[in-house]
Amino acid sequence: MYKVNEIFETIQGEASFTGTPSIFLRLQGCPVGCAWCDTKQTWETNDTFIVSLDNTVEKKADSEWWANASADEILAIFESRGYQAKHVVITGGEPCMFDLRPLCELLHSKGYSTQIETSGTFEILAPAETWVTVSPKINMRGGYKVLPSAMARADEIKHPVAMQKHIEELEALFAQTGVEPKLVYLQPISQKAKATKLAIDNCKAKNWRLSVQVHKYLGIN
Ligand SMILES: C[S@@+](CC[C@H](N)C(=O)[O-])C[C@H]1O[C@@H](n2cnc3c(N)ncnc32)[C@H](O)[C@@H]1O
Ligand SMILES: Nc1nc2[nH]cc(C(=O)O)c2c(=O)[nH]1
Ligand code: SF4
Ligand SMILES: [Mg+2]
Repeated sequence: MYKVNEIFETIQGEASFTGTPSIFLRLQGCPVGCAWCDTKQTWETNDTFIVSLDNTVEKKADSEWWANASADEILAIFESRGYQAKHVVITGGEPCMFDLRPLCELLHSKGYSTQIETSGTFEILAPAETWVTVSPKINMRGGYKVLPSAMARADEIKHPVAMQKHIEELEALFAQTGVEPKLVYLQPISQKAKATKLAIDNCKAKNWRLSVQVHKYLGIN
């Protein structure tokens, strides 16, 4: 069973798939503890907030409500809602706390492509065809470490930045893990002007890419 915080259809707003119509599946639970996390409502898995899966679909506002659901039940929601997107983004919370293989395999068999958004602090259990976005979390409150296996599996790296220190930490992680990824995105934390300038300057200096959270500029989910 998967713990589902929300399901919604939108446009992917971050990194390589920006602009792609996507079904988002946001899973519940994350112990990593990023101070600037924009989805803190997903951190806890408190039984008090359990609802039916239907109540997690196209939520009007962020909430701690979540539902237990099987892969089949999740697929059934995509079909009954008449979603047209064929790309599914599995995010959270920390989706790699779950074995994502049964879910991704089912979705692939139905013609969907899949993408995971992960902090890289849990083993990535997903099929080879799944696009993996690792947003490595370094020195966060929860004390979790980025796994070298996650860095090696990443199809792209997407690093939220607000200070030069964040870029130095990323480069130290590349050196430690021996992984020099081909696709590196810097993503300004919370659309702050200073963070955006920092990201642009470093993208130019290092020939990395910029990822702004397009959905936040558009005011959509
Ligand atoms: C909310 S996380 C969920 C998936 C997973 N736990 C992770 O961290 O990758 C989804 C993405 O949003 C990024 N993110 C979270 N809060 C942000 C913020 N305030 N500004 C920019 N990016 C943020 C994360 O780094 C990650 O790339
Ligand atoms: N439109 C849109 N794109 C996104 N890309 C990553 C997201 C996330 O929260 O993981 C996200 C999100 O919440 N909305
Ligand atoms: S790892 Fe992801 S979900 Fe967890 S606190 Fe950090 S940004 Fe938020
Ligand atoms: Mg988001």
